[in-house]
Amino acid sequence: MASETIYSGLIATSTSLTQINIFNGFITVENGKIKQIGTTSELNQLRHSNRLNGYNIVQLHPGQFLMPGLVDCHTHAPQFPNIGLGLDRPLLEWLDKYTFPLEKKYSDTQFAAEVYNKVVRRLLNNGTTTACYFGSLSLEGTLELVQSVIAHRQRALVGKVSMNRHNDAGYYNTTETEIKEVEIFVRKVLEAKNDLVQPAITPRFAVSCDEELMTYLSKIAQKYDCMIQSHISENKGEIQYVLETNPDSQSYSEVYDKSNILNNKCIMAHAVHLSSQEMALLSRRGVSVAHCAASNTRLMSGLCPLRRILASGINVGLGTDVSGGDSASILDAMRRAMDVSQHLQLQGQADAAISWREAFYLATLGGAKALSLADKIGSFEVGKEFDALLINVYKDGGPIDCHDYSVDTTETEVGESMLQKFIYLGDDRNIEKVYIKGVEVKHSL
Ligand SMILES: Nc1nc2[nH]cnc2c(=O)[nH]1
Ligand SMILES: [Zn+2]
Repeated sequence: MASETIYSGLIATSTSLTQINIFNGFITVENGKIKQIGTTSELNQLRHSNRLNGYNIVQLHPGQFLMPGLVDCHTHAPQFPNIGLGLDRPLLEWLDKYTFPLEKKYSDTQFAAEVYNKVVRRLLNNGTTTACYFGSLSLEGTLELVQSVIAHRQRALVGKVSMNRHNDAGYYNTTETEIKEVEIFVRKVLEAKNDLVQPAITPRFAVSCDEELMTYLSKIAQKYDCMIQSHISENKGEIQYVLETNPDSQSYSEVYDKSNILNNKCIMAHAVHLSSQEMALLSRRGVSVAHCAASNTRLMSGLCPLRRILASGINVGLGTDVSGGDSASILDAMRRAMDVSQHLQLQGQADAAISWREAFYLATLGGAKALSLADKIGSFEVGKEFDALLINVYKDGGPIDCHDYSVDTTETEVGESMLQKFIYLGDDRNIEKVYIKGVEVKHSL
């Protein structure tokens, strides 16, 4: 493949929560980075002046378009063998009964490698160019996840899960072991010197981690300038437990704040039951939220007030949260987010519903911002890295039929209709090619 490639055809990219730029034009990619973006007439001028010699040209057909890669801000790689199973209990029982026993298996590195290879390929197949992964408690097992991500050239944040509080499965470490292993993990990931992969500090949640451990972890995050990922206010039973075990704190958020983990490189999953004061605190600290609608529904955790979170100024991305969530696809996460928000509006919360435009933003640029990666990915802008999907809306054998009927008149309307159809109806069959930093990475499963 030539190092410089021109993609020409219909292009869709978010510019803000409510604005999408859809146009016929071109993107030039050199060494994985976007060098130039222009209109079709600008491309024709370049053609006529012979300035495209030596370029590899990818010409999209009618029915195809290019969009930024999808960002999964929260998923649990070791839980994939349980996807679609065991969704009959609330969070804390679900963790003890189904999740911890499975996650314990990942000290077996061969088992870990086999599962993780399938997980990474499944995500790439679904167009997830960037994933923020929880691994397991096992250092060696989670390093296998890093290896899989590197082997398949996915962009990722990976965290070795930290837990030091007792549970029935015996799935936790001492504080000392935990601090030692997290630092080894961070160093090993950084030593791999892979520019797509970074370590994330991962206190599981305040039910599994005490203040002392989380304070140490916040120092490691600061020392290596790492993202921190955790869970907050997902389920009412969880919140009650956290407040009982931390009687000096007035709220769940305050427990984390006392451990110094709330900052602008922190992403919290769920945030279903935050008070307005807690939202204001997270917003002040620059904390982002991974909205995991599928899992919030399946584990009966609650209806997350996404509009209120956005209105409080918090960056939001989407998470599949497998296996609390029952789908590995961010397309599914977009629909689930729209559904829950519409249900809240049906219940009387004015303006709660998010639009398909907003869902598209949350799945791309919003996710990139939430993971502190918006300088590199999330939208098509000169200087950003080319993480992209080539979508074929009316793919033969796919889920979307092409009808000889349309009310669209302008190019933009035609493009918006194609994007809407993909968002509401599309699946992995429509995702013909997946590029990460300019390299094609989708291969048949
Ligand atoms: N959904 C979900 N919530 C959690 N809270 C702490 N751990 C987990 C987990 O694995 N999944
Ligand atoms: Zn989770």
